[in-house]
Amino acid sequence: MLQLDSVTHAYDGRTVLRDISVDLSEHRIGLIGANGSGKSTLARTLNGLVLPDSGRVLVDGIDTRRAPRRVRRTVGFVFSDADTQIIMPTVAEDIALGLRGRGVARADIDARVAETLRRYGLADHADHPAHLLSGGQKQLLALAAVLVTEPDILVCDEPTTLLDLRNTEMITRTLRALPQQLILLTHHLATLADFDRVLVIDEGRIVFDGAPAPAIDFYTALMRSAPAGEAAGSAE
Ligand SMILES: Nc1ncnc2c1ncn2[C@@H]1O[C@H](COP(=O)(O)OP(=O)(O)OP(=O)(O)O)[C@@H](O)[C@H]1O
Repeated sequence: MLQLDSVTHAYDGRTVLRDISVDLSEHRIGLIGANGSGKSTLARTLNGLVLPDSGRVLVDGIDTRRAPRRVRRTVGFVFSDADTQIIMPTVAEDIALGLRGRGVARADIDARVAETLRRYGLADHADHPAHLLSGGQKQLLALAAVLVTEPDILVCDEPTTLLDLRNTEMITRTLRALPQQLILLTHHLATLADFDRVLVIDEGRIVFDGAPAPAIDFYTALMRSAPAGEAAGSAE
């Protein structure tokens, strides 16, 4: 269970989250909104990557400020740019990394890595240099490296950005099959069709909170009513 209580956050004096209070308990929750609306910042508060300037975020009742390590073990975070998340030279080593320092026995690490490689279709690439994987395989690796640690909650920040349709569908299928709670930030609105709840973020506030279809309608209307950008204006 994730709870935001009057969360406000600013970067360099510019407020990007404005007094957000919301409880997130549904299995699959989507976060949508314009570029720069504050989605990533909100997502990052959920596992303590961003600590709010005021207000608090509770993960299973624990304030992200008070127990950052515990919070990070509970809430796994997958970044949109897999390259920033892939650290180790080989695929298997990268997946093993998350299990080290957690008191998992060496033999158990090997078994869990092997099972994870198999489950995410990466078994043939175990000893492959991670940086040579395709974009889609890198996204899968980034996801697998988080899932191997068995977080109770998974936050994915645009995990299909830059992927082709086939890889987008592969990642989407994988996410859909997960038993744990999923908070997904995406610009692929169709992915959210069967989600339990979708929040629309605009200028640091939740401006719609409900079922996917009305949320997507709201967001679409909001985007179309927004003032035209410079490029659109000059084309008139
Ligand atoms: N670390 C940072 N330092 C300064 N400003 C930041 C930082 N991270 C984000 N911002 C700014 O905060 C605002 C909200 O950014 P955020 O990444 O949360 O938006 P977003 O809704 O996820 O956008 P997008 O859809 O483009 O990923 C943006 O104006 C961004 O430039």
